[in-house]
Amino acid sequence: MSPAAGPVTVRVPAKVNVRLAVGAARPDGFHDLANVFLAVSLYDEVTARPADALTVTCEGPGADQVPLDRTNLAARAALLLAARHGIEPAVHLHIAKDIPVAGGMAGGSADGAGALLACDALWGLNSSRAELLDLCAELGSDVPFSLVGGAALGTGRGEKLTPLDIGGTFHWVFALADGGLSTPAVYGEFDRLTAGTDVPAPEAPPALLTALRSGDAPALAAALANDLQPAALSLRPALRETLDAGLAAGALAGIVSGSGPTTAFLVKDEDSAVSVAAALAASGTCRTARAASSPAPGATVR
Ligand SMILES: C[C@](O)(CO)[C@H](O)COP(=O)(O)OP(=O)(O)OC[C@H]1O[C@@H](n2ccc(N)nc2=O)[C@H](O)[C@@H]1O
Ligand SMILES: Nc1ncnc2c1ncn2[C@@H]1O[C@H](COP(=O)(O)OP(=O)(O)OP(=O)(O)O)[C@@H](O)[C@H]1O
Repeated sequence: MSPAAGPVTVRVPAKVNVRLAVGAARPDGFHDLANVFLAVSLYDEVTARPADALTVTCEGPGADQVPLDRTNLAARAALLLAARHGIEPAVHLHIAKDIPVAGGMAGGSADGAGALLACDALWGLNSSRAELLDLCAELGSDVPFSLVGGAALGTGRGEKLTPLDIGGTFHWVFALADGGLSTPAVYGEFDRLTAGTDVPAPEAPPALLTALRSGDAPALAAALANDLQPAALSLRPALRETLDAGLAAGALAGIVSGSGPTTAFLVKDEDSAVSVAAALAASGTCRTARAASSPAPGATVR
């Protein structure tokens, strides 16, 4: 593949964890997971265009909380790819943000995967899927899933993916909170809360995988679980009120999304998503609410 002539834009989905089973802390500080990811229809877009040097800009909700230096995951992706190929990271990256920042929906990871794919096309590198997945795993545990999308089981620290069959569309409402929660702080709180207990090996329950395969929303609702939820609630007790408000509004089930503080509500159909989102937005227990569906495709050049 030759280098792209003009800018390259890649669209990347957010994720929700329908089962996040967390094992004991490993010697490297990470936790082994059984992490069932679903990609949802909230998207960031990353545009890569030729420039004299690496620069990053960002627009959209929460853009003021996104670093524009080399700590930005999109910038780190461009640097990693350029270093791997011995070329200059001469690129301008623009992020159009719609995924909540520090919301437990893998927004930064989405931008990392998006920048990797966009730079690969801009620079005509033609990396294989396996090469891109390896680079994604170096960038962060959630980044490989942002590349592949759909539904997948993540093992190891979440980066080793097995695609999962999904038999229908699931409808969600996400209640967005003010401020973020730090992922390491939430895992640290998990360690504090489980200290002295026997943390079981993480597993994805067969009932959950069957519910996904058959597109059965009530069965999926019964199987939703997040081992980080007690830790997120301990750091942000007010999320309990948001969870209660979503259930009172008619959601099938509610859960903290990943490391939070976004809460995710599974609803029975699109109409229910509209009414639950309106009720949550009016409840005073969250900043705003967004309806979305899953599965969504992974990172895609537009
Ligand atoms: C909570 C989740 O979003 C669920 O999908 C992920 O597990 C977090 O993935 P991520 O944000 O890509 O995390 P990374 O950037 O890889 O790691 C950030 C920090 O989170 C903690 N971390 C992350 C993943 C994991 N399996 N165990 C951990 O303990 C570690 O403290 C690590 O230093
Ligand atoms: N491109 C990016 N977009 C958002 N945040 C970024 C980005 N690059 C680096 N960050 C930093 O990462 C932190 C976490 O942001 P992010 O939106 O990825 O959180 P998250 O969705 O909770 O992550 P995850 O669900 O993967 O744990 C932010 O507070 C910010 O400082």
